Amino acid sequence: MSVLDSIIEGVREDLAERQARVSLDELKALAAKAPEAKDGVAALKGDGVRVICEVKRSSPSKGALASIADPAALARDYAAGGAAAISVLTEQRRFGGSLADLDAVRAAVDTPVLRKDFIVTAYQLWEARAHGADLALLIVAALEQPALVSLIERAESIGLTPLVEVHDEDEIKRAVDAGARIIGVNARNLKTLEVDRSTFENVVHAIPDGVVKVAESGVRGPLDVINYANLGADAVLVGESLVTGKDPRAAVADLVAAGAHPAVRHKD
Ligand SMILES: O=C(O)c1ccccc1NCC(=O)[C@H](O)[C@H](O)COP(=O)(O)O
Repeated sequence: MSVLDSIIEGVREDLAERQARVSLDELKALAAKAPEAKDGVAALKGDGVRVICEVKRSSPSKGALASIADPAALARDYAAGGAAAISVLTEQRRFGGSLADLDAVRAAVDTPVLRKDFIVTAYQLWEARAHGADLALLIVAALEQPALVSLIERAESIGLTPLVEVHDEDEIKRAVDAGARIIGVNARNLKTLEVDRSTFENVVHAIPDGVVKVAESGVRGPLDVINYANLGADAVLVGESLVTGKDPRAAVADLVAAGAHPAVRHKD
């Protein structure tokens, strides 16, 4: 079984538990009371490169990264540093996240919030909206095409902007066919967990103009942001280097400044 399959197996078990506790109707009622969702495309598109900052305690590839006792404080630091969006990993078993983290971050900042999880059912999209997320991650490799199409449609219909994650050109084609408006190229191979920063460069030509392009994983600092900018990225998604650094606010500000630097490619 691949790492991705085993993560999803655990996600489905945890999901069944939550579904037994909270009905879909209850989630829909909570979603109706949540603050109106912010436009994820508008948040990530513009001149220069936007920075999505992740609340990430641990990972299958690295184990424990940071305890993050106060995710709200971290989110405030990210926002103060200029984050365009904040990604909250809500998967519990491998990443140490939760919906409580999403609640805490949502309450702390006005910045758009991404629910980063292994979403395989519409129930999880309703959860994301009920807990105040504006965007939700959908991983092409985790979904058959009909499920991908239906989850993108459902996300959009309830106000969530889907960030559709891919690893190669075949997955880009599936994401585009399914109607993705934001495509994230993950440099981390979800089978081997190895990070290959050339992935974005190798596949970005297959993403049509007009689709927001996000480079995910392995961003170590401003130089990586400048490289991705020059390859056509609209945004980068950064976790580990921010949660393991000493000063997340300053680190985000450095990435944001690199993404806005006049030397980086400016879009028409
Ligand atoms: O981070 C992992 O080890 C991982 C393993 C399996 C599936 C997903 C995984 N990470 C999720 C992500 O995509 C990253 O958290 C995100 O892109 C930030 O990456 P990084 O800056 O390298 O922490």
